[in-house]
Amino acid sequence: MAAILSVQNLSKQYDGGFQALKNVNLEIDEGEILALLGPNGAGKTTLISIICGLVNASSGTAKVGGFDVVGDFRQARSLIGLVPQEIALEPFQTVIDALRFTRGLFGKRNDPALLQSILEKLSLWDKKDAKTMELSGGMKRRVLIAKALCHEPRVLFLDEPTAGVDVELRKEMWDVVRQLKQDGVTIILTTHYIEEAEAIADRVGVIRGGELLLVEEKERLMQRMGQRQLRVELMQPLDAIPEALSRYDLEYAADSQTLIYSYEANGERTGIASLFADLSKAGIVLRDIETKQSSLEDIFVGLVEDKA
Ligand SMILES: Nc1ncnc2c1ncn2[C@@H]1O[C@H](COP(=O)(O)OP(=O)(O)OP(=O)(O)O)[C@@H](O)[C@H]1O
Repeated sequence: MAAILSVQNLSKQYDGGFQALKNVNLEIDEGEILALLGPNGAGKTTLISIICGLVNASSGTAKVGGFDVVGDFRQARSLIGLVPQEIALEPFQTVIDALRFTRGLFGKRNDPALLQSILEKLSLWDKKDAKTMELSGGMKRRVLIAKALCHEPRVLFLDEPTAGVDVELRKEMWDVVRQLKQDGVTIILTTHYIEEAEAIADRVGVIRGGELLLVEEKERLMQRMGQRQLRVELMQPLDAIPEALSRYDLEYAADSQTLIYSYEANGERTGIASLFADLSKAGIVLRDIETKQSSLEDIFVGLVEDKA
């Protein structure tokens, strides 16, 4: 599949001297959903802002659909929809006027049928004549998405689309994003919510201190870095982990009388069988067992801490 977005050796030093991006390289295929994860101040918004032409890079290039975001700004920008972090709408403007106006800004002719289909997709058609100030927070966010789509972009940036949004609304937003992907839109979203990346992303990029630490398919990342945990609840509390079990590097959670054994999820030998045999030899009686796959959150926290 062809790359719709290509970022090469991109760096940004702000005027005060702060280095917000360090030599970022990134290729995004048409039709995929990439989630950019990173702590506050990691450089996510800076990266998006450079691609959208709102901030100048100090060095490096970014191309959208083959157009350079500086040299061919108009062509590149016309392929991009941007949903900003902050809700910024004209309070007295109606929803449909907001869309018509935005489409006009991109030099596109009014297209009532297209605007209707966008509003229908976002469940906003019945609100088309409402003033934006009359809408709920969730509806306002959907208007921002509608506005970003009304010049028919091929790449959509969503900067923290669900920040401060309740769980139900967040899931509704995920459905919208999935639907957009089905329509062929490439989506890059930034998020602090790891479960958001887990739920909807095809690939995950982790950014920290201006560096893109990795970009990888979500499934592969979880498989490659994922660990499983075996949690063994004991009948009797332990004073200490017996010497005979020292090779397993077990943790002991005294409050729940649980021994915790971590192993490679995709390793050939997990060591579980010999652990059970050695537990039995040591006279330790089990009450219950449970296994748990590490989540994207565990992986992310591990990655960000490793590089700290
Ligand atoms: N105009 C600016 N001038 C100087 N420094 C800036 C400017 N804009 C951003 N920064 C700094 O660059 C760093 C990266 O900011 P950026 O907004 O890109 O991070 P982010 O990953 O989007 O963070 P958040 O998750 O909090 O939105 C931060 O330390 C920020 O203070």
